[in-house]
Amino acid sequence: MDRRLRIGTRGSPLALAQAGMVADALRTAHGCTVEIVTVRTSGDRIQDRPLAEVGGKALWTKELDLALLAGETDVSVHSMKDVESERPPALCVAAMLPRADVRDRLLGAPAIESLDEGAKVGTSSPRRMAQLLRLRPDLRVETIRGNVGTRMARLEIGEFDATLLAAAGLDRLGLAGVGAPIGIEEMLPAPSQAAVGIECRADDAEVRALLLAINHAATHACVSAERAFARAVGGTCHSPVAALATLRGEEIRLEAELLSSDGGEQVRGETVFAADDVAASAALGRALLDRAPPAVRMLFSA
Ligand SMILES: NCc1[nH]cc(CCC(=O)O)c1CC(=O)O
Repeated sequence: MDRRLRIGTRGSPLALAQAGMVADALRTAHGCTVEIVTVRTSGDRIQDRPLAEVGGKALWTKELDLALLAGETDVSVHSMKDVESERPPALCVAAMLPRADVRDRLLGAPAIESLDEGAKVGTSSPRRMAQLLRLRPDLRVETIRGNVGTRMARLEIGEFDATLLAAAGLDRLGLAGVGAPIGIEEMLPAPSQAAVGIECRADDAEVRALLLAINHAATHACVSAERAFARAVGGTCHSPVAALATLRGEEIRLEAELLSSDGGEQVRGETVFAADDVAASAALGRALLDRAPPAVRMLFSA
């Protein structure tokens, strides 16, 4: 096939690795020519402040969306975790790659229990911060920004005693041996963690068909359930939320957790439903909000 596909991606090492995986999948499936187009997003540009403080939506996606809508690219590749749960209706996530290891890994100590009393842990994720403090209220959790490589360098020079990073990102960067995996009973991952999504224009039937051929349906179903849950609870980048869906046969099991910022309050629940039941994830979201203590509910906007 002599079709040429332009893949829009952020320029971080992880984003480029993931775009490369998508390029390989498209070449293998369709024999098409693939071109990688690097797009700088607001999230890449603003490095000196915690993103939760910058506010605004679509920090990692807006410039990629504009390039796609303008026809400068044919698809955008995203870490689905960084993609807001409400998307422009003119775009559609037509495919996802097979999900990688969904766990977080701890760098700097072999386990959360073995961190020294009062150890300084760097993370910029409200979920990781709340979950860590829930397990270890003595820890000093501080904001750290930057991509995976930057964070590892800052740990190396002793700015922090430990940090948490997604196993998926480390593995995709060739850092498979780095860090100790944290079980999902201890830290449930972020909605969409470890999933790479490929988005195109909703009215581009030709590209949609090409993407459908490389879609990993189980990943798409599970990540879509987690995103429906996240949409239902609302919230912002300040809201500590975790959700993990797994598919067994025709059924999805969705486990989810909402926390207060300091981890002092938490609500956790799960539901099992037929994979084609599109309303079940939102129902779990509403149920958790109903039972959430005020310090949790105030962080969500549904
Ligand atoms: N927020 C940044 C981000 N977005 C996606 C990943 C890793 C890969 C993934 O979870 O899909 C990371 C880094 C991290 O959380 O360690």
